[in-house]
Amino acid sequence: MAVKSVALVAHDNKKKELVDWVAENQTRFASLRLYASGTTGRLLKENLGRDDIVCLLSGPLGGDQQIGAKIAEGEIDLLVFFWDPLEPQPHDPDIKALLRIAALWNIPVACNRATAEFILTSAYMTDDQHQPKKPDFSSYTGRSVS
Ligand SMILES: O=C(CO)COP(=O)(O)O
Repeated sequence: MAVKSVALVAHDNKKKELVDWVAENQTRFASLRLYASGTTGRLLKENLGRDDIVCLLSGPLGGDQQIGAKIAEGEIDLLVFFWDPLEPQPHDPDIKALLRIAALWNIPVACNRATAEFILTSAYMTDDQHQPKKPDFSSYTGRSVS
């Protein structure tokens, strides 16, 4: 399964880095469906001249949770989330929840530019034969609860 949809998220001190990186790689992003948290998405639209980016709510207003829900529903194949390791965020529980859901559903996650570059240039990005292992939660969902 090639990567078809990507969620792009960055905290304020990392937004320029994310926007610059996406701009430098515009051709690789051209065929991808892009989702973004609200403010990140607005900046991406302004800088890339792409108006097809699906902008969700701003992260602290529920955007991180919206992206998490889309991951759980299988709508997002890759998460690029440049979170800020130097500044506390008011919505820290939402950030943790988003990273947890991405780990749970086994989607690739890039939290910095170096990792994002590795992923974006990976042959798996366009390989329809490559099937990332879908987690099997049947023993959890079918557990007996009295
Ligand atoms: O806070 C964020 C991620 O946790 C990002 O949200 P914005 O893109 O709306 O700034």
